[in-house]
Amino acid sequence: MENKVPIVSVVSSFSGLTLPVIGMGTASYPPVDAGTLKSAIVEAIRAGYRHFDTAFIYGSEQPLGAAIAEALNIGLIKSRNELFITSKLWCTYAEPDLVFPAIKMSLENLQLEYLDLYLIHWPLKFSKEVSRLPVPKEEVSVIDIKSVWSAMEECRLLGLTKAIGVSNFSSRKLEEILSFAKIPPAVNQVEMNPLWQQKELNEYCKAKGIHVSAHSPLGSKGTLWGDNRIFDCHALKEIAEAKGKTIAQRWQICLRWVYEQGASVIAKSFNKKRMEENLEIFDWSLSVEELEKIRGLPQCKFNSIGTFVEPSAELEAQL
Ligand SMILES: NC(=O)C1=CN([C@@H]2O[C@H](COP(=O)(O)OP(=O)(O)OC[C@H]3O[C@@H](n4cnc5c(N)ncnc54)[C@H](OP(=O)(O)O)[C@@H]3O)[C@@H](O)[C@H]2O)C=CC1
Ligand SMILES: O=C[C@H](O)[C@@H](O)[C@@H](O)[C@H](O)C(=O)O
Repeated sequence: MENKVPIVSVVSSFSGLTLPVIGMGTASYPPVDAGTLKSAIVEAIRAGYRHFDTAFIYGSEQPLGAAIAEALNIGLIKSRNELFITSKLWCTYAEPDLVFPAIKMSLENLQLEYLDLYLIHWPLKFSKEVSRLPVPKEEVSVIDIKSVWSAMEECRLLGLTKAIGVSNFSSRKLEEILSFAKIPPAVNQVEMNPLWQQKELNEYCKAKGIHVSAHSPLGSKGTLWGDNRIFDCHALKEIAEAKGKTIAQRWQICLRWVYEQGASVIAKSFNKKRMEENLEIFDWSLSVEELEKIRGLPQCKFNSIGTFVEPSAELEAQL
């Protein structure tokens, strides 16, 4: 099966990491059942996706593992090595002693020997299992990044993952890691799209050789943490129309824009037609004028921690 998605090298990773620039997200809202999720992933592999993004908290590790097993069984792929699998350490396990059991649990869910990338999901620690959402602020603190990062490094050295990184980290938090890391983070997965461009964070990461991976590139339409702002954005509609794309295909403008910034993209669609459409971004480009127009769009963050953690100015100030 032909791989339609170009591969990028992550510049300064110790491991010489390479990854397919488009990954399929597996977090869905409202959540879908395991059978639907598994079928959507098999369909995505058939369509040419080779990079899958999961996390312990999504509950999608098991269906992803089952889909990989099926793809091998029916010959869509010959070996697990053809895939790039990312998972994430959830905030309840953000303690040095819990990192090893957490990655082992993820590997068991996925029925895999190793991950390609293991990320710290948020720079947060929850003191217990989440009893309700938003998580009460007394149960949330800032992660002790030095000890947790060292446990992440250990996972990498043990071969449980080929690379380690973070998600939703600010440049301030990255700076902290870089001050003591023996293995620097290969990737920072953050929210990024034309309406939340993350210009400064991208510049910082580029300078430090940390690859940026964009989650919610389509503004997470229809989810608890997203909204319709991308869908309703007039400028994106105009650019899509001028390029002869249907209004519905304006999503491709977002994906292409992220790709042209040098980041990789984690987009989610469990719909066959849309998952195929989302791969059709490599035989055209945005013009200088279109890039300029996008650069000028008003900025607005969508997926702030406020969607699942009680507001706390004290906490936010430390992130
Ligand atoms: N690290 C982190 O903290 C986070 C990571 N993520 C990861 O990133 C992934 C993607 O982000 P997510 O927030 O899901 O949002 P996206 O921005 O990828 O948007 C997903 C939504 O857009 C719809 N959609 C996808 N393609 C199209 C299209 N071509 N036309 C119209 N609608 C479309 C999907 O519906 P449909 O399926 O019906 O097509 C879905 O409702 C997640 O699944 C997860 O893996 C997400 C949030 C936070
Ligand atoms: O319960 C918390 C939420 O799922 C929160 O974790 C998500 O917004 C997440 O960051 C994601 O990766 O999708």
